[in-house]
Amino acid sequence: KRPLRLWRYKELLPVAGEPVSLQEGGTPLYHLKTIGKELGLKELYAKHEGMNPSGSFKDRGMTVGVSMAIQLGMKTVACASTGNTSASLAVYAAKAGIPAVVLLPAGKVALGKVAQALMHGAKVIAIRGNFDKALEMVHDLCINEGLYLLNSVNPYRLEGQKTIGFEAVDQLGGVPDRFVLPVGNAGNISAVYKGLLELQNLGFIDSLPMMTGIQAEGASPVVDAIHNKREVLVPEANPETVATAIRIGAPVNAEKALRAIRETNGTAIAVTDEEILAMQRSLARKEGIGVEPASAASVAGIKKLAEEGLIDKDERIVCVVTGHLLKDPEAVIKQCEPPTEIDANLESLLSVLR
Ligand SMILES: Cc1ncc(COP(=O)(O)O)c(/C=C/C(=O)C(=O)O)c1O
Repeated sequence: KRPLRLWRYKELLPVAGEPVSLQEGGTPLYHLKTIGKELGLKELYAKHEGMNPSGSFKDRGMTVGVSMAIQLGMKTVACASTGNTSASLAVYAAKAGIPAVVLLPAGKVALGKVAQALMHGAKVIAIRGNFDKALEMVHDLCINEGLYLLNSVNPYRLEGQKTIGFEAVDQLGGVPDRFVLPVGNAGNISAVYKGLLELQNLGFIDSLPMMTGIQAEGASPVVDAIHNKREVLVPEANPETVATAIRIGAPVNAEKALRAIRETNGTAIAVTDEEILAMQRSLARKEGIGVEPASAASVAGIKKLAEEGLIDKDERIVCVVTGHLLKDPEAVIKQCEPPTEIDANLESLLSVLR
C-alpha cells in the first residue's frame, strides 16, 4: 500500500526515472465544521496545499517539471512568478543541483516567498512591471538563451498539479460535487480538471465535479469571460488585489480553465479584497487553518455562492487553499492589531488581560 504522496500516482505522471522529490503531496483534507455550519453546508472541505515542502501547491508542478528538465538534459530553469512559483522552483532546482532564474514584479511579492527564492539560491530579478510583463520577458529569455521555462505554460507543471484531485478523491472515498480553486494564471483549475477527466476515462470515477473558479474583483478576467459568455478572454490590463498571488491580468491557461468550468457546469465568481481577508481570518480563527490571502479566496467564494442561494446544501465541496499563512506576514500585520507591549511585571500583565 503506497503512502498518500504525489508519487503514489506515478503511473499517471510523465517522469521516467527517479524524480526530483521532497516528499510533496499527501496534504491534509480538513472538514470545515464551523464555517460549514455557519453556511449550512455539512460537507465543506479544505485541502491545505500550504502543507507542501515550500508551502504551496506549486511543489506538485515543480517536482514533475524539474524532473523533466533533468530528463531532457536542460542546464538552467527559469520562471516569472507572483512568488510561490519562484519559491518552489528555487527549492526543486536546489534539490536537483541546477541553477534557477526567477523574475518577480518589483514590490508586489509577499516577503516569505522572496525569502525562499533568495535562501534557496535562485537568481532573483525584480522587474519594474507586473507579473504579466515578467512572464513575457522570461518567455523571451528562455527562447533566446535556451533556459527551460517552468511557468504553467509548461504542460509538465500541470501534470504534477493533477494529483490534487487524485488525492482528494482518495481522501473523500469518492468524487466531490464541486471543486473550488482560486484562479490566477488558471493552471491549477485546468490541471485538476485534466486529472479528474483521466480518472473518469480510466473508470475510477463516474462523474465530474462542478469546477468552480474564484478570482479577486480587481483581477478577474476569467469571471468576466464566463459571465459574458466570451469565447476569447479579455485581459485585465492593470490587475489589482491584496491577494498578490493572483494579481494576474492575462492568465496563460484561460482557454483550458474556461473549458473546465463550462464542461462541468461549473462557474466563476469574483470576491472583494475585504471578503478575502475576512475569510483568511475565519479560517485561522475558526478552523485553525493558516493560509495566505489568495488561498482564502476559494472559501470566500463558496460563502458568497451559498449566501446567494446558488449552492445545494448537501453538496460535497472541496476548496483548495493553496498557500501557507507564513508566505505573507505583512498581510497579517496590516490587518491585525499589533501585540500589546507592557513592562515586564505581573501587575502590568494583569491590567491588560482584564
Ligand atoms: C497561493 C496561490 N493561490 C492561487 C494561485 C493561482 O493558481 P493558478 O491559477 O494556477 O495561477 C497562485 C498562483 C501563483 C502564481 O501564479 C505564481 O506563483 O507565479 C498562488 O500562489
